[in-house]
Amino acid sequence: MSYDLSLLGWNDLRAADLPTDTVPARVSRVDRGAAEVIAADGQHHAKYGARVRRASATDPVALPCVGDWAALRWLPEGRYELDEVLPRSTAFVRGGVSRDSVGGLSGDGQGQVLAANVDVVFVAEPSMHAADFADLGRIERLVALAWESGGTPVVLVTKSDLFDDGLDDLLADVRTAAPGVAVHAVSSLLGDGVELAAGYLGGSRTAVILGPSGAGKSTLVNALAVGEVMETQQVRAGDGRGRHTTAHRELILLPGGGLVIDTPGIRRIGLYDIGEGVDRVFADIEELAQRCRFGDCGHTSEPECAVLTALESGELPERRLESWRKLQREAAWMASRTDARLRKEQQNKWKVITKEMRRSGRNRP
Ligand SMILES: Nc1nc2c(ncn2[C@@H]2O[C@H](COP(=O)(O)OP(=O)(O)OP(=O)(O)O)[C@@H](O)[C@H]2O)c(=O)[nH]1
Ligand SMILES: [Zn+2]
Repeated sequence: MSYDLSLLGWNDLRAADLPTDTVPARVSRVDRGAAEVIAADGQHHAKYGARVRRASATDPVALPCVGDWAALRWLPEGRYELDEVLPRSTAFVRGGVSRDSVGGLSGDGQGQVLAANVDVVFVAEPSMHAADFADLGRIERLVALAWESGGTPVVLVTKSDLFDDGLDDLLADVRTAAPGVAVHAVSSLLGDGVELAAGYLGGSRTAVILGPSGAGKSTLVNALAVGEVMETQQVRAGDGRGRHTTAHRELILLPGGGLVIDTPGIRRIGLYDIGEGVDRVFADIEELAQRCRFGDCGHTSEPECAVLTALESGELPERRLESWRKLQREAAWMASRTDARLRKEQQNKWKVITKEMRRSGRNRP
């Protein structure tokens, strides 16, 4: 069984990072100490080599994750070892890690990468959720998370068939909540918008679908997979068509091209790590704030506050200002938590050093 890796997203840019005497493979599942990978010559269960083990001992961000491109080294005993994680173009990171860790392998020793090399982040928000309309605040949060990962967000208002009238108004509201982001209505039930969504995966791009439980994520993946139960799709070299073999449910290869990563970690993501993505989602407010009279304007009662002026004129919806405040508080809280943790680690390091100095002092003749 051989695979055409270009259908999994392999390209010249990535090839430039490949160490000599190794072959590339994409991680489709991770276990403790080993990963399921797809290489040109087939699927393998590759144990982590010394380099990966050493790096991940001090920093879990260095651990392979679903979507990673890895370098495999052939061992004399006749098996591959996962020798190195190639630089990530994008990453969903849980825990306090800076954006630097996307390319390299450095974090604060606490982070965990949930998925890597994701090009498109579908934010699925149901047009109706139980008795509620689409939750704009949730869209803002997930779009911030998407920007933070380095991927490109695309908002899908799912279950659009539940709406008779007013869908256009709803879409207009969603567009205000996600400026600069493509917004589409999708009904997996009727097939509306599914091809549009598939269009984002052209050129073997990789997507994740974020959204609340019941948003229709699984149904959409099935629709993208043209109705098949997507447990076992794989791409065969040559004709590029799907074929059923071993399950790779966490890295789903779509028969029409492109991949979807669906892991429990990605499904549960949402309440953390929004960081700088917030500024981007609220670019309109950030821009207004530039025009406030005071540089440190809190936009509450200050004179000549451009934000309050826009609020009064109706240019800026009050809900959006509140959402901005809420997510900013959250991002600040996350940042302070990370700082506290870094401080603590720093202190621990010093404790160890001081202890050792004392000990060596005692041992001195
Ligand atoms: N009317 C309508 N119902 C849909 C549509 N897509 C999904 N559903 C229904 O919505 C329910 C939830 O769909 P799922 O695809 O399981 O949702 P999910 O986002 O994967 O949910 P979790 O697995 O809990 O995260 C199911 O009963 C689907 O049949 C749609 O386009 N229109
Ligand atoms: Zn102001």
